[in-house]
Amino acid sequence: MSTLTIQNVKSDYQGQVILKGLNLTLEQGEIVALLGPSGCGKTTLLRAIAGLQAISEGSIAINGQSLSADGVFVPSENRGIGMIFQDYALFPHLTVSDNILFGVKDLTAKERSERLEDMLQLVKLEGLGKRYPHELSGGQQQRVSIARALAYQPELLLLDEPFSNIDSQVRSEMMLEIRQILKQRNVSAVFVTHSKDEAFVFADKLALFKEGGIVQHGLAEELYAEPIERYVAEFLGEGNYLTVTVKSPTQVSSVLGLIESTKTLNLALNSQGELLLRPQQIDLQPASQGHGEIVERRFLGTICHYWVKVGLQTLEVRSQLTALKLGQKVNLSISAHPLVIF
Ligand SMILES: Nc1ncnc2c1ncn2[C@@H]1O[C@H](COP(=O)(O)OP(=O)(O)OP(=O)(O)O)[C@@H](O)[C@H]1O
Repeated sequence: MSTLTIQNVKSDYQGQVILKGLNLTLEQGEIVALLGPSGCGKTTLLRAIAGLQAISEGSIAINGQSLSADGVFVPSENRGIGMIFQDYALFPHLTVSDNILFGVKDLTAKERSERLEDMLQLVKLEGLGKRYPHELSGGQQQRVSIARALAYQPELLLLDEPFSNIDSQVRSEMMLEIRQILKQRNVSAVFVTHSKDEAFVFADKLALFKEGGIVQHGLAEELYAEPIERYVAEFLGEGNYLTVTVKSPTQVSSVLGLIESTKTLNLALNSQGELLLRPQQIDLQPASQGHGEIVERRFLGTICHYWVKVGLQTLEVRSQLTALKLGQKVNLSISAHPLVIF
């Protein structure tokens, strides 16, 4: 059964439509990233799931139980949802232990103490229960907020930009650590971020937002390799757009010659389009009579970025050949793959 089902959710602030009819399903134990630029409605959806923001249409349900729908509104505290914020929102006057147990009700003293030990162990803060938040590092404070959210065993965890205050050097380690904790407990989570790199590391699936709607939802690999529109392609990474003409259902012509598609193209013969080529999908070989010329380069250690002029276009290429110089003539080739043409 799906943990979270969002159907046709609309929401507005003072007459301004913010969410324009969103659909999203989250399976038990799955982590989904709501990804998109600032102001596109990610936090508004998170708040609507939490019951902190009204919806004007549609429905939100957890395990089949309706939380927000026509005539239904379950208050935030009864939704079985844990939340983790950017600023951790710990109570400064409470110890780590009291922070963690804050939302835990209806347990005996023995059960409370077991729950606390379990949580401290889970987030690797054993022995620090008596400290106050200001006596902890940022990463430790974030782990307390995770323990607090998980201590009352929520059905669903919501995380709003939880890593943006963490030092970039420890951020990805921390993300992997928290991801592991959620996976260990099979907790479903919705994670808001504007960073594709964070989404790639932390989430199982991505839901890419654009102006109050979800443009594409799926595995990161699917969105990266088979974006349904240019906005998705560009949000997820660098790309070149090569003008091509469709020559057959599996072949296009271009300034680089014929390029084969391993997937049938649903485009009219002789129609033109822009072929998406990620920099690593272009193979580069030095050739004295080559059709391209290196006009810019950036050495990055194990690889080099080259900008290669071919005809009227300049393409960005990533190569393990790191010693090629400006002005070098090269040949570019593309191996057969499922072509994405806009
Ligand atoms: N309390 C509010 N009153 C009026 N408008 C609001 C309010 N909160 C958000 N908005 C508007 O709703 C839109 C979506 O905001 P939201 O915070 O959901 O975006 P976001 O994608 O989470 O952005 P960010 O990444 O910057 O947090 C924005 O245009 C914002 O100005």
